[in-house]
Amino acid sequence: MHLPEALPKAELHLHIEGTLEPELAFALAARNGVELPYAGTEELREAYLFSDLQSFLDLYYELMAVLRTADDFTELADAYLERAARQGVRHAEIFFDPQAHTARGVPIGTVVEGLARALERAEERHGVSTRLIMCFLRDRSAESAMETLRAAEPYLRHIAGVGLDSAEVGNPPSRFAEVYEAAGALGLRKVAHAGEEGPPAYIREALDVLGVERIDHGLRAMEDPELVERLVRDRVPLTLCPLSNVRLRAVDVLEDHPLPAMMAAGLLVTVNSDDPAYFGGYVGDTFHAVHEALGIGPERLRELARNSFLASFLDDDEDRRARYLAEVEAYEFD
Ligand SMILES: Nc1ncnc2[nH]cnc12
Ligand SMILES: [Zn+2]
Repeated sequence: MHLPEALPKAELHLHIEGTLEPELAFALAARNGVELPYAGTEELREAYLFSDLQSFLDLYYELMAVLRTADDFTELADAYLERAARQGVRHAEIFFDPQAHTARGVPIGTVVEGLARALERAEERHGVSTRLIMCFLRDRSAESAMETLRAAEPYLRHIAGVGLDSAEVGNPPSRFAEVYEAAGALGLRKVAHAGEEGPPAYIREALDVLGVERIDHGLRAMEDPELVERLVRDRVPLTLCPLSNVRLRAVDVLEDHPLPAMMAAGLLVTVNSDDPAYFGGYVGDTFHAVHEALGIGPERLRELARNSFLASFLDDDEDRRARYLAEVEAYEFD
């Protein structure tokens, strides 16, 4: 297969809970005796009409009720990694939301150990290298984020970095300065969602106050030319999620997405799937969609794939990164 979707790539913006397909949600609900307020998978899918980020988050958190045991988390991650591998993913840096589980009485160790089991065998089973990134929910308190970091300390061998997600507007990065400083002191890498719905000032704060090395989304950077200049100069990666932006109404239609303008401006952008079970496609599908809707041709698709490895945490494994980059260069499109 030599289609754009099979191009070797890294996925850097993927919430593992956002890979929960309706079929698996119902299977886990039955296994765990959890009642879902939907008659079946079709009725659930019909609820996937979102008006903004919050309307999606309400459903995303509701469905997580089916995830209870370590095996549930392993099964979820295995299913994602298998699909990702089929779409050309060689390396995945995967977010999870511990507070969404601990708040329901699921211990953080159950979550991390369940996910880690799938990630540790992903290379052998699916040919995919992985990292795990623990996100703090920005619509909860800074104290809750700090408690989460402390609770995660016994499991840090499985965790490469921290992120910041959930409802953005009104929850600026600066609220989390202390927990990011503590995470840095523990040797964790730092990223944060910023500029998805929130203003360019949140992107600046994530860089200046939290010290992040990568911005998740960063879509609204384009409203601030000085910020764009800085992001280009400092080679700050932006992990874009075009299908998510359409489904959550940040852009009207994919044809209007600023991805081509962002590439033309010299930004180090990558293309990712965010919550693929909810937004209509995994990362290979997303490459295909930007090719079709935005006319991103083979050389710019290759640039996006190259960027994904350059923006990854693979600077701790340069031999592997060089192998992946060589695969990108050798890839032949039809
Ligand atoms: N797109 C997104 N933005 C913020 N938080 C999220 N959690 C899961 N998906 C998210
Ligand atoms: Zn996200």
